[in-house]
Amino acid sequence: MDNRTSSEEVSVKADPRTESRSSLYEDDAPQSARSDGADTPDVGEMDNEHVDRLRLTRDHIVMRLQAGHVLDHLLHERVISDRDVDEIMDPENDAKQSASVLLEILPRRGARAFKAFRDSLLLCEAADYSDLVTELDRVVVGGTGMLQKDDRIQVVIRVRPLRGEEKEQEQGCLTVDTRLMQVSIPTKNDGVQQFIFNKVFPEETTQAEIFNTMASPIVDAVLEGYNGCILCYGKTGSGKTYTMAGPSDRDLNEKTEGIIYRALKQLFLKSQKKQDWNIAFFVSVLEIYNEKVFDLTVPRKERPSLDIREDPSNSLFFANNLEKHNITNAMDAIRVFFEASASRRSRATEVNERSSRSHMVFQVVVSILHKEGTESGRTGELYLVDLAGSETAGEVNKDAEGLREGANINMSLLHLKEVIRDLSVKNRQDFKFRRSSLTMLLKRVLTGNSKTAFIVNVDPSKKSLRDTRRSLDFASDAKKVKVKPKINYSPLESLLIKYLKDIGDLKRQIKTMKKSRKKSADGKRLRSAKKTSDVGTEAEVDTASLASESKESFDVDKVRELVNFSVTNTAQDFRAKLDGLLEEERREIKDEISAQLKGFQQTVQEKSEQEAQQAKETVVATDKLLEEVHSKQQQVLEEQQQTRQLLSDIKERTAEEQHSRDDTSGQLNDHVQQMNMAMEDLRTLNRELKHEMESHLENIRQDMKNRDDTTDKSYQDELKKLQTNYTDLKIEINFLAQAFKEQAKAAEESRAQAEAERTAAEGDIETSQLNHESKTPQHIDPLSSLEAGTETSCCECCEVCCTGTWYRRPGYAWFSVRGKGAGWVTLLVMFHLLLCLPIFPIILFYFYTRRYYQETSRLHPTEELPVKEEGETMSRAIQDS
Ligand SMILES: Nc1ncnc2c1ncn2[C@@H]1O[C@H](COP(=O)(O)OP(=O)(O)OP(=O)(O)O)[C@@H](O)[C@H]1O
Repeated sequence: MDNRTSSEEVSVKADPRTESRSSLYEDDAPQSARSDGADTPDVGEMDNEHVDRLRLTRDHIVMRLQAGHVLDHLLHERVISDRDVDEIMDPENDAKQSASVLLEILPRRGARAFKAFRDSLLLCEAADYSDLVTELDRVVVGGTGMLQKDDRIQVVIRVRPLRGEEKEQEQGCLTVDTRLMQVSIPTKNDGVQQFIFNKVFPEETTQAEIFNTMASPIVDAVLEGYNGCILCYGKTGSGKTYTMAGPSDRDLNEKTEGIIYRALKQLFLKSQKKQDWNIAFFVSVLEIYNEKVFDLTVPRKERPSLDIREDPSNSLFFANNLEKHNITNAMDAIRVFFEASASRRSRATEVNERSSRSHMVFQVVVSILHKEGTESGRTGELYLVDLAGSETAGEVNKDAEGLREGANINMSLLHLKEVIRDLSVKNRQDFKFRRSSLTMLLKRVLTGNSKTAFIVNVDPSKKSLRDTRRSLDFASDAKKVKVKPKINYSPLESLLIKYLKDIGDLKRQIKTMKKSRKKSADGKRLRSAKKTSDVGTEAEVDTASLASESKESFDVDKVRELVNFSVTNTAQDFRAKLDGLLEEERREIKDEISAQLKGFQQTVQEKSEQEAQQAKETVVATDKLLEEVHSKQQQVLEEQQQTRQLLSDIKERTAEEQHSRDDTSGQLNDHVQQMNMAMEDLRTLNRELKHEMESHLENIRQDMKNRDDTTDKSYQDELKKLQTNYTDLKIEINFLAQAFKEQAKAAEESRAQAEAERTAAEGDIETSQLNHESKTPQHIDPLSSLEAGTETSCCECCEVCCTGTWYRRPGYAWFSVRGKGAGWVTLLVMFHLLLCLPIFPIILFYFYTRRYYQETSRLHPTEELPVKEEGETMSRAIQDS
């Protein structure tokens, strides 16, 4: 302030209390307060948002300033100096300006200044300024991040009052300093250990105070599009559920209800005030019991455990299939929570008659969209977490189930502690979050985008001292954990914001251009004005000289008037020109802006048209695809029909072929039978011949004794003839054998052909069957059913294929009874042929001896034999066979 007056003047003029103030505090004003604030706070600078918020309550401050107590108190607390008071109470400032100056000074003095200011307001009793105090409380303590340079998890301590029996048995072991936000506990060696937190709530703190101070700002932030989390941590029986939900049902009322009820009421109440926005609420409640996740809004009997999945886009975890209930009013939301918490797992323990045996997470998702679309849409998420309490094994639960629950609770809390410890020393190790369901689900509020606050509940009794120390250690770690809250804009909205920002930039550029043009225009005007004034001066000088030179001949005033007239005219011309120029420029800028807007609108329109076109194309493509699928289905059906027809044809054909094969086999059997009979005849003949030959031989032998062989020439000739005959006979027999062979071969070929046809028919059946299988998904593989030991006929048309494959091979079929045993018949024929073969030399021998005998009988007419007839009969018999 340039026109700042001295402190004495201000004291006199502005504030009648200066006297006492000067005498009391002038000399010992604090060093920090005396300085201009550059070296004052070791705390973070207050951001504009908070200052603005405070400015809104300026009227309250004005009122207090007028009451005159505030500055006194601030001076007394040494957060401002006399110089500051002078500045604030400057006589030229009205009350509002004074308040503004004070609000500029306070942020520079840090959090202590705000605390003092708050207290100063509390000291004044004249008016209701609870709103302002709450506002200051928020600035100083909760959720605003003002106390620290970076945003960190806000940690507050709530001390539970001693209960009836505890009061009788012992004294509390905790000391709480709410001013210094400090908790002290005794150490083993009679010392005292102190912990400082963002806020400390003593035993007598009400539920409303807790909510207003530290939960309400977070709930408000959620309505702005931030994520928020309030988590209760502490040993069993320390008051976590009481803080989060309230006491048991019978004691639950407006005064005692916990954070969840109040948060829901505030959310819906404040959402009604946001009339330009469409706000939707989605509520879900889950519990983590023995490391499994359950949806508490699902009836207990049908409640499955839910999987925890990882979102690959941000490596955060979520419970899959968790139901989100769309809620339109606070009562419905409260009902959902009430019912869910009633089905949460809890039981009476040694420490707590209603001890929660699971961690509970109550989640509200708030979707916020601007009705006009002029502001960006957002999504805020609020997590309200009531953890199960840590407990010492065996002390709290003695049964097996209780011990198991306790072990799981302790284990998950241990993992949470570990994660918090790592985060407090900026050593984030993502794999550690995976160690328990609790840390997985809390990852999003511990590491990232969330305004997170921990309420650490402690039990002041002496027997809980060890657990209290552990809880305070945990709280100390937690308050060092950094979070990065930011508004969650929806993607489309972000694009819009970008466009709006671009337009803003363009507008600014145009403004700058306009300014620079104006400057140059001003320069020109000045120059021309200077010229004009020069002209004027010259004219004046000329006029004066003229007047002095010829006072008598000129009317000086008239001349001056004339000159002035001309100067004014010139200036007016110039102004008119300038106005024209400005008007032109204004028009240009206007055109430019409207062109930009048009372009933007066009882009948006084009985009929406493009999207509509794409949607249309997608619909057309889908229709086409559906049609194709339909025609394909039709085709498959037709093919199935055809296959069925083919199969029935093949079956018919196979039956016919089988029939003809049966006929052929019958014929062959007859043939074989005939051959068998012929063989039998031959065998009989052979026997007879043998018999006869033996007797003839005996005769011959007798004859031979009586004659000289060597001289008998005719005998030699006869022998030769016999030999020739024998050769002929041999040829004849060979020919017959050949005929037999060919006949057998032909029979075999016909059998082979029949078999080949049958195999081909079977192949056809198989192929059809395969086709049929490929088109009929419910077809049963016959082989597999055979392997399984069952012969299931997959369908009526493929009986053959269903009987298996191995005995359908041609070799087997040739010999098998099913194949009518053609192979056996062939073998039998061959065997008989082989049997017959040795008979031929005997027959030859017979003929030879018969010839010989004939010859001999010719030589000795007394022994004539009917050789020829017998030989003829024999060859005829062979020929017949
Ligand atoms: N601030 C308080 N004022 C009055 N009573 C309280 C307060 N805090 C807790 N209590 C009472 O103490 C008892 C234990 O509280 P609560 O059930 O909330 O503990 P808890 O930490 O949730 O225990 P657990 O982990 O076993 O579930 C309850 O009877 C509750 O009403």
